[in-house]
Amino acid sequence: MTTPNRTTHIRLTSHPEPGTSTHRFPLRWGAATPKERGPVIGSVTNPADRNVIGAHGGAYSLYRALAISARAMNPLARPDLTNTHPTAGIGPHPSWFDPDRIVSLDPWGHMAGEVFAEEIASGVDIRPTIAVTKARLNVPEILAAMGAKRLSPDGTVLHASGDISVTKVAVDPVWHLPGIAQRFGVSDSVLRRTLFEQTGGMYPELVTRPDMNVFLPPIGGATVYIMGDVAALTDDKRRIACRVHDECNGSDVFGSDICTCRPYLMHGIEECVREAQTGGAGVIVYNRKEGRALGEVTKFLVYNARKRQEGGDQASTYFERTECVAGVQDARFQQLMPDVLHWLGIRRIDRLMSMSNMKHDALTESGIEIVERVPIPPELVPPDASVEIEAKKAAGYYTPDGAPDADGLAAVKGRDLEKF
Ligand SMILES: Nc1nc2c(ncn2[C@@H]2O[C@H](COP(=O)(O)OP(=O)(O)OP(=O)(O)O)[C@@H](O)[C@H]2O)c(=O)[nH]1
Ligand SMILES: [Zn+2]
Repeated sequence: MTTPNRTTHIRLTSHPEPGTSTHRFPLRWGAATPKERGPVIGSVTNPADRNVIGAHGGAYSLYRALAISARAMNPLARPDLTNTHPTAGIGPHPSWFDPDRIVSLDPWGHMAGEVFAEEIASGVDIRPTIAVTKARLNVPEILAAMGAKRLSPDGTVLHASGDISVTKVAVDPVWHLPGIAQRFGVSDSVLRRTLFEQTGGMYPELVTRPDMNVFLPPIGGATVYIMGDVAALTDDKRRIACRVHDECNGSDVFGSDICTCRPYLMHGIEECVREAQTGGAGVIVYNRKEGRALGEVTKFLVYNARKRQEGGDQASTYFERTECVAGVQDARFQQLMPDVLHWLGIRRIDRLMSMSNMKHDALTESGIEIVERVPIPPELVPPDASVEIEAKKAAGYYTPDGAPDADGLAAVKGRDLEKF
């Protein structure tokens, strides 16, 4: 039965249609063609067409609800996709047709307007989950690198003004639940039930619709910045530099000196530009996983706990303090992270700007070869961030110069709260 979403009747959840085994638009994850795979339909303008759990826009679906509540937006509004198509061709790549290779995004997400043009024209509300556009970046660290003659403009990748020409890609998460469960080594039913319970019962269809196995989670996605020729990403003869970075708003945007996030990110951009200038390409993947996916409130609580503990902020208790507050040291679980690189068709990274063993292992275990790991240059570690970097080295992060021993670790101290 279909209940229009504009009645006063509230439908708490849906159930599989009795007597029918096939949806009008069934999803066959990893199928050989987009038509066989089927469109991801998460819009609420026609509930009968929906073939996924959740709604488009991740957390922004809540702002859409506010806009509609405030009568600023027509709830039946549909996007006019004229001229919104990608500025660069990405795929299809073989990885798109392996149901286990990509499980956390829709590989056809940027092409939805084209590959499902007929369905859209016939009135089905299909929306892109990926957008590909172009930009110029201008950041002070790159201007400084030019001033120090580490980079020179070439007029294509890097301009005399310091502008960097990039292709940038916004990716909303689309989770194929059986594949996500497999990555985390749990059963599909346990995963669905835990997602249902831990979101306070936000998505009842996780438990009432076993026939629907794709979920649009209310979380942030990723942005990819590509320097150089996009075609280089799938050309084995051309080199790729890459930094996979997890959001740290305090450092990335505001320059807080308690961690290495912005300096490492900027070093990553510099290396990407260099690789693009010599015929390869550079890739920055920026994941919205603030505070190791524990959120900024948790992170700031942790900062206080670190600074106020007996003996002050110490590298030896760096991870412990996060676990005390959050119940876990790190909730990023990098096993979904490689998906976006597989979506781009990347098979080898020549220079990976990361010391994280978790990122490295997730990438190599997913089949991406890593030729060289590039640690953050020591001179880029900000004053209060030695606690973080030494704790990471002791915990198994990549460090060609060796990790500190217990005494060395205990000696690394951060700034006291009174000194800010
Ligand atoms: N919860 C918590 N998060 C932190 C703390 N310090 C930094 N972070 C977060 O840790 C994450 C660091 O991510 P990245 O910069 O990608 O670094 P990484 O994965 O540790 O390793 P690299 O790739 O070597 O830089 C960001 O999400 C930060 O917001 C802390 O004390 N507690
Ligand atoms: Zn940080």
